[in-house]
Amino acid sequence: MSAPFPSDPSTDPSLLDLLASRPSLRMDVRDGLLFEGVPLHVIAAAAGTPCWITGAGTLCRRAQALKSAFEARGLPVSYHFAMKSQDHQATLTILRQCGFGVDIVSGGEMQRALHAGIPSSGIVFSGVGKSDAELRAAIEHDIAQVNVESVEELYRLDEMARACGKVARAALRVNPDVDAQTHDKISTGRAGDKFGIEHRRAVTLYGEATALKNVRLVGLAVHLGSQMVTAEPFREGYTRLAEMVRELRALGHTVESVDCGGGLGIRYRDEIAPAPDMLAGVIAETLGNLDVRLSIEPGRWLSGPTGLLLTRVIETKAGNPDFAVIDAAMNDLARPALYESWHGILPVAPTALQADTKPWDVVGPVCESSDIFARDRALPASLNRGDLVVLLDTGAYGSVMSSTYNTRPLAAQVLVDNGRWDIIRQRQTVAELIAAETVPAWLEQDSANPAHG
Ligand SMILES: Cc1ncc(COP(=O)(O)O)c(C=O)c1O
Ligand SMILES: N[C@@H](CCCC[NH3+])C(=O)O
Repeated sequence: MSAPFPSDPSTDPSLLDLLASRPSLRMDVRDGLLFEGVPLHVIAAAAGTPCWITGAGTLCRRAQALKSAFEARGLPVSYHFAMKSQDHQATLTILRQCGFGVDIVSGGEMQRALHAGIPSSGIVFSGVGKSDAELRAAIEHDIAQVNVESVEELYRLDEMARACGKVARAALRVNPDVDAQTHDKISTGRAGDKFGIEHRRAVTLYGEATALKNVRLVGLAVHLGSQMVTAEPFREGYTRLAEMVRELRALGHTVESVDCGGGLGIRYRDEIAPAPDMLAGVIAETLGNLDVRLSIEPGRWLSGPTGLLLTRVIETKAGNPDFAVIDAAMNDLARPALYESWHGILPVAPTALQADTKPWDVVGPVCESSDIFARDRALPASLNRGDLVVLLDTGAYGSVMSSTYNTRPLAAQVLVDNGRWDIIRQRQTVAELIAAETVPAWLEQDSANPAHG
């Protein structure tokens, strides 16, 4: 995954290189940093900070580029966006318009997807713990496929489908025991990871499942991990699946489809990020001639580079190190605290990129030492209270992982598109947080109050 900090800051990309490698960003001599043609200072003035910004044009272009890579190889693939990475209605609407379905992991995501007009035939349900209510909803909505992650879940799905008088389509999610060569916390396909069914067991289970009356097994699914930047683990995982398809067919079973999961990584810092063509190539090479319906579930590759987190410096604190305390925190963007992930940071002011730099520790206001976004990051020496800075590549696993820790309401969200923009989620208020809570009346009554013995 992206290099953790403390990384060697002398190998960080320069501010100019960061800007040059993000085509949706432009520095204007008068307006400062623009995203898809919209000055960020204008958004900050209207929406406040911290604020998530999604680039609609960027998202569309990436969706098209992904599809083109597969079309160029003549590979018919269905696309299911992993909406856990970014689940706003506007994002889902854009991707629906681009011909994408979704990969979901909860009943909540199913509701969101249906609300955004994604047809149930475009919904695939993954996840290691699906509740009865969630499975029932999936069956009742007749979604495309449930990716079953255990023997127990398969039998429960059959029972629940029988109770609903339906036949559920399902695939077995295989754990192929492949190391995705990514961060430990986002690797999902190794033996011992909680995900999927051990591949030998999956072969026998596939046979047993033919006896089930209310589940129709359509094929296999796999997801190896996230932020994968090399081809080898994909090749290893898909080769294993191809072997399984051949073995199952040799045993007389029908295998109609293979769901290849997500995982394609992006460049945060200096990773050599693979193009979708790499993924299309590996899938073509390993699974392309099996005559199966193929699908993929990309999340981060689509949504990551389409998002920014706009934030303002609350305070600079001189010392050793010098701290820039910004108004975004780990409750907004949890990735650095969770995975020590590296995100580019750019100043927004018009002349900021020409200014002399010095090392800053960029931190949030939350009361945890892990609330830190960067150590020794070269940013303008003149950085000051009130200045805007923007954290890059925060579109995936950014806003969706926010919490309200320290009673910090969820930040506003904005959509930009080729010069136009709108607020697409109002900033949450403290009043809304408090309004969702109740204090039992008995707590105020002296006799029943535990504090009064
Ligand atoms: C089952 C499944 N599919 C797809 C994804 C999307 O992964 P990524 O965002 O790395 O493409 C995930 C998350 O890692 C997942 O768990
Ligand atoms: N939350 C992780 C990705 C998890 C992928 C989910 N299967 C990240 O921010 O990198």
